[in-house]
Amino acid sequence: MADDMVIHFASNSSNQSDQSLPTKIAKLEARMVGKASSVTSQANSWSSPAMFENVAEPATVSSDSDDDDNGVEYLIQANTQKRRKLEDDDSSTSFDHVETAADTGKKMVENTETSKVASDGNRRKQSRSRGQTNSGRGRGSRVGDQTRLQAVSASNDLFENSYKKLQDSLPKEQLGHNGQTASEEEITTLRAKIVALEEELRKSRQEATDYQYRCQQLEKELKDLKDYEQQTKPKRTKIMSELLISVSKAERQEARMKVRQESLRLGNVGVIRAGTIISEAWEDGQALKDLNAQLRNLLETKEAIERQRKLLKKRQPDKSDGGDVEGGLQEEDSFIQDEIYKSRLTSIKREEDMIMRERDRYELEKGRLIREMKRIRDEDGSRFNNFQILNHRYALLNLLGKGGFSEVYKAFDLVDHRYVACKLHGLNAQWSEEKKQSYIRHAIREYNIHKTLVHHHIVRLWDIFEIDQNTFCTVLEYCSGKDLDAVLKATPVLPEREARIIIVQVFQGLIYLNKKSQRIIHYDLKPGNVLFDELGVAKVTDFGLSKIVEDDVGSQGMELTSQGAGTYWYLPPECFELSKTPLISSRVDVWSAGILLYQMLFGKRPFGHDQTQERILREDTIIKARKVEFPTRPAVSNEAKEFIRRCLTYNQAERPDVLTIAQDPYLTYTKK
Ligand SMILES: Nc1ncnc2c1ncn2[C@@H]1O[C@H](COP(=O)(O)OP(=O)(O)OP(=O)(O)O)[C@@H](O)[C@H]1O
Repeated sequence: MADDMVIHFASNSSNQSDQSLPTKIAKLEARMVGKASSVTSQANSWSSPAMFENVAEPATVSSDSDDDDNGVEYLIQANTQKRRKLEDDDSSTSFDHVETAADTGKKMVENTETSKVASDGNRRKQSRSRGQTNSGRGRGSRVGDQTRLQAVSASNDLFENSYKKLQDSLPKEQLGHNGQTASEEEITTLRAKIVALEEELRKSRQEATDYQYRCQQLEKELKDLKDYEQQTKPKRTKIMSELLISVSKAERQEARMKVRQESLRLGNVGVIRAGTIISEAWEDGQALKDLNAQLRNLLETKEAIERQRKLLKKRQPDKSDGGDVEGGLQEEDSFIQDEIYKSRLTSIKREEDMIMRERDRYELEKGRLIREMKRIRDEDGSRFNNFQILNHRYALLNLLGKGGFSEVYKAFDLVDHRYVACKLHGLNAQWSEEKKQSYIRHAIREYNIHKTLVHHHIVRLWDIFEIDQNTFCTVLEYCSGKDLDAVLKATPVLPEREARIIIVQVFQGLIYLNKKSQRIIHYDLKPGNVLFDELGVAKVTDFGLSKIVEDDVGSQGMELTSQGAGTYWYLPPECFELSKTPLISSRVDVWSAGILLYQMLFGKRPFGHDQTQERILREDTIIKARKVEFPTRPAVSNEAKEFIRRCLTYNQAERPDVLTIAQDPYLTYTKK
């Protein structure tokens, strides 16, 4: 009710600003008189229902309807003089004051409402999140509550003042008895409202105090938790490291035991002395000896059967010797005997094939065993094998492998709580200062390129730090699966479907490298640089030889300054250009990816597969690699062959670049 009143007041003052003050006053008077007369006439016409309705209608100061205007027109004229008088008096000041007060009141009420809604909203939100946040709710809500309380009390004061002034400003004689009663009723209602608001204010204050108390409690709780966390952190880290170490130690033991067991079956490295020279040589294990013995037996049996067949042929009866029936019987016996021999030879061939397959498997297992033996030996010889914590956060666990100039350890990041791969780059103490500096420059360059790369199919580089003067460490995303090189050593030929999805992922990484504002050529794509995570997602790594393509590079490509580096089976012909400095582009990576796919599908590289790096260079193997040939087995789709042909286009100007070949249906899985 009070809200309505104030809004009416305000709307009177604003909506009718074009009406003159005397008119307003006249209307007000007319209403008052009208009410008085209606009450008076009511006494005479109790039977008139219309009259009854009029009386029952609530009297509002703001009732400005047209009907009202028409009904009281004569009163306006009758009161002209009084109006003038009022105009002269400073009662107009009173009204102005009322209007201003009402206006302010309206704003205050609107503010109050807004702040109430906001505060209610806040309260709801805060009560929802009270369990989670503690500092946020306290302050924001307290301020809201206070604003609300101030607004409510200010508006209450204003109502009272406005009505008091309105009452005082109207001459007593002008207020008819009924008008006075109505105003008093309104004041009573307003007072009741004020009481209600005051009660609300009291409750809000209580609530604010409660919130404040709760907030303080939560802040204290949070502080205690933080203190506790700080106190227990070293202990937790220690326990975590100890657990990781004991698991890693168990893994080391298991790995060594497995190697010992497999050595009995597959072979071992023995020491050979020749005079003063001591060298190592592989000694085959029992499994191979057994397979070889089986093969020898089969061979002996085969030879014996062949001998018998020859004898049988010699014993064939001479048909001219007569005795047709007897001769015929002998002939049939010989034929049957020969069939038996032939059948046995066929089964021997089958057994031989089986043993040969076993031998192939043996060779793969032997390769794996030799790699594992090497890893264990490298781990035993490493100066980082005693579970150090590097840079106060990386707990080194077991050695993953050793590269040309680095050792890669599986490690646990004690800050971010995840496994990582720590690549420890060791500068050889024997190197000249110049060579060390060049190596460091190279590594920093690699780091600066790699650290900017964030893509699902590119191994993340998290961190780099120095360990000592000759050693630094790069921290990489840990890929728990094998690398593609290890996969192909275990299974040289992959089903096309598998090979295709691997190459698609490699190209996803390459496309990313070529869509960056600073394009990058990887330059060293090979099976060892494609890693798999635990879900089998392929990721490109090792940006040691990569090149940033400068903006001003022409369509021909950029100059290759590091000629000679890289793995030659995977590099395109332009990298072997000797007459001038080669110009290269992302087409280098397209060629390398083509070789990768070929190798996955056919189990060998298309050019110089059995050759050493040195021989490839000496015999210009890649410079001569004008056309790719495909073996008849295993069967591979024409789409795959066509895609490989495009990748291995000899002339680099005709070879598609990464973004062009990315549209190939073989990579997009769309039908032509
Ligand atoms: N991020 C990684 N996650 C898991 N294993 C990794 C990671 N990076 C490298 N490795 C493994 O560590 C071993 C050594 O890697 P590294 O890159 O040093 O050797 P490389 O590529 O054989 O040598 P080079 O870098 O001299 O060519 C490899 O077996 C590789 O699979």
